[in-house]
Amino acid sequence: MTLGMLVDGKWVTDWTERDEQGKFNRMPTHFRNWITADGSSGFKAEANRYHLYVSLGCPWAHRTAIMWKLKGLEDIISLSIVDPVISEDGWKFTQNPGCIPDIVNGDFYLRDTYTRANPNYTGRVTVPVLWDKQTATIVNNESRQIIRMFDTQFADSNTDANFYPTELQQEIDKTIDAIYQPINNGVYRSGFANTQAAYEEAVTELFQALDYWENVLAAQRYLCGNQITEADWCMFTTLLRFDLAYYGLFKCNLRRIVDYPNLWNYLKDLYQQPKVKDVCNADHIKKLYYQGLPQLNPTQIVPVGPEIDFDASHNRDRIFTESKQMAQV
Ligand SMILES: N[C@@H](CCC(=O)N[C@@H](CS)C(=O)NCC(=O)O)C(=O)O
Repeated sequence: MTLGMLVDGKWVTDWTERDEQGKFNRMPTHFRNWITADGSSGFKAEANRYHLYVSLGCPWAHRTAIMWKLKGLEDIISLSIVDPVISEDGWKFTQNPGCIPDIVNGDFYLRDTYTRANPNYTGRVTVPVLWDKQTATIVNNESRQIIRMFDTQFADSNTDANFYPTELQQEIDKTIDAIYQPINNGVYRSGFANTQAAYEEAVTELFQALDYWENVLAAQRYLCGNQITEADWCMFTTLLRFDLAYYGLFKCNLRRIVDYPNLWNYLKDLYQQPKVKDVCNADHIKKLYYQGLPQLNPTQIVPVGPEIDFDASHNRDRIFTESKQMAQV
């Protein structure tokens, strides 16, 4: 099976994102409208207007589901969760455990949502998708922008959590940029490489970057200092999948996350933040990768392991609370 895409509104399967050297080049997403608090963009941040489509297996969509939870948007923005296994016809809606059908448009395939927004749409049919019920169109389908909108534009949500504080904004943007190519996309560049050289290049960059952040996390609790920011949620969804899927299926196997003391404790620290595990689903993650990519796993058998206890205690609060107290003495 090959993944499909829409070309001029028609579904095709004979396409590739590999270049002539066998490197994976991710296609850019297309919908880039912005929701704003004052409505000046034409998309005002208001209750019951927007709908979020996610896969809980997908690291990009997972970021948006986490931000939706953490910003208290459950009663403001409605949600659909696609079937974890992508089909010949792309993402579909089912009643399987942990899934929520398309309660807005009643579609069976996510590609229908894209052609509702643009009947001549050309591009991949990806999650996440942020849908506007009022104008019946896709607002945005780029995870990094969706989390920013959720974080900064929905001021009347019932939480004062802020993951993009003014004094750290430059640092946060720089960090999200820095981890994207070697880590977030790096696991895909390793797993989807078509040549030995392309794979080795990606995997080397990936582990150099993980080693780098392992050192950073020895001196501070989170990527941009001692408070959780958007950059941490961008890192989190890749780390959560690492030992479950990327280590085996994508051959990212120089080290596991559990072998890195700081990254492993950092991962548990984020996982154990209130409400986060409500939208973490290891079953959807494993099914997405092991059943949805038969070119990498022809039998589609989902491994039973590894056994990982994301709820095990971590040392991050102790280390960094103690060091803060020492600094104050
Ligand atoms: N740049 C996008 C990437 C989204 C993306 O690639 N999602 C994958 C799932 S992990 C997808 O929907 N793939 C389906 C396909 O390519 O057909 C973002 O960050 O939102």
